[in-house]
Amino acid sequence: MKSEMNYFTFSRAEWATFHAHNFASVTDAELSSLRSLNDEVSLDDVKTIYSPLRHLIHIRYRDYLQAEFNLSQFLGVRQRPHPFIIGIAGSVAVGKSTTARLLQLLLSRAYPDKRIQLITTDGFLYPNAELIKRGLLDRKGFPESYDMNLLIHFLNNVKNNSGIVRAPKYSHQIYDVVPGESDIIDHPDIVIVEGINVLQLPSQEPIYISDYFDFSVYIDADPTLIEQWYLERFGMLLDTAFTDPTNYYYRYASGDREAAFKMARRVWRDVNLKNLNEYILPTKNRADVILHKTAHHLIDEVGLRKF
Ligand SMILES: Nc1ncnc2c1ncn2[C@@H]1O[C@H](COP(=O)(O)OP(=O)(O)O)[C@@H](O)[C@H]1O
Ligand SMILES: CC(C)(COP(=O)(O)O)[C@@H](O)C(=O)NCCC(=O)O
Repeated sequence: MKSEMNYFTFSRAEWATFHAHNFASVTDAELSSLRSLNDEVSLDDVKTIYSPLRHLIHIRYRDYLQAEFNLSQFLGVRQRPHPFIIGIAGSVAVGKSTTARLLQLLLSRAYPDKRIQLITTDGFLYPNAELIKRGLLDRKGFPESYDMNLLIHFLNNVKNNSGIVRAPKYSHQIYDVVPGESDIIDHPDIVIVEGINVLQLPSQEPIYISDYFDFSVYIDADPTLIEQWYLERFGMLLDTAFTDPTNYYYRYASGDREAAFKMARRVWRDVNLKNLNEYILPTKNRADVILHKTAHHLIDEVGLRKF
């Protein structure tokens, strides 16, 4: 274990020892059902990395519920606890949504009676038409491309347990917010929110979105690797776009593949890498846990914030 500033850093092998002895570990049956739902994550990672992470979240969640109970005793009121909100941050294409889906599944297994919901902040991007109007289409993903006011109000409604709350939806296939569609958040116990901006400080709003998070994870990797994952995902999006003219990638899929990849490399360099260096990476040291990935998405180190 290394101790640096406000973090402990553990090797993969050290972190693996933190699974709970009395906390249901992941069974083989669970692992095989995970595999069918999420081919990409190695089963070894589930045991070595995510099981201890689930244990840590369990401890934090238990403390959170106790603190909520203590406050309601102090106030002399009985209230339904506010949901526990987990934020997952990191670069475009680092694997946030994959990790978020896996965590949702693992937590659902750990707490079968709890409602665990997942949303992504992509839906809070301004629609392309609005980005064009504001001259921001080349800044998609940068802080000014999100409707932060809407995101803060959404988080506030979720945290205050104010009934059914709707989150706008984004689609990578149409490369835009989906008109008229939303995800429904309905009295959750735990909400996982993933997005490049979950740990960012606001430019104008009086409240930080990170104020709504009770636990946060930052996924970290060398930008050269993330570019490779971005291009691999781009390739997959091209492969599935061939037959669908409504797909944003259709014109790239039906044109010269090399030219399409040239364009994707340029977008990575001029948009997503820039965003990573200027706005996303500086938020890393606010996370409770930093998962550091190497080649093939293997997590080699875990950072744990000390205080
Ligand atoms: N643990 C993993 N193992 C293998 N591939 C992964 C893993 N996590 C993510 N990927 C792949 O990397 C790419 C980016 O992942 P994604 O979850 O879409 O990233 P993000 O949500 O951060 O943009 C996708 O093609 C995804 O399939
Ligand atoms: C919608 C996004 C900002 C969010 O990224 P995600 O974390 O979902 O990969 C990103 O995928 C994006 O579209 N960036 C703009 C540049 C581009 O890649 O086309």
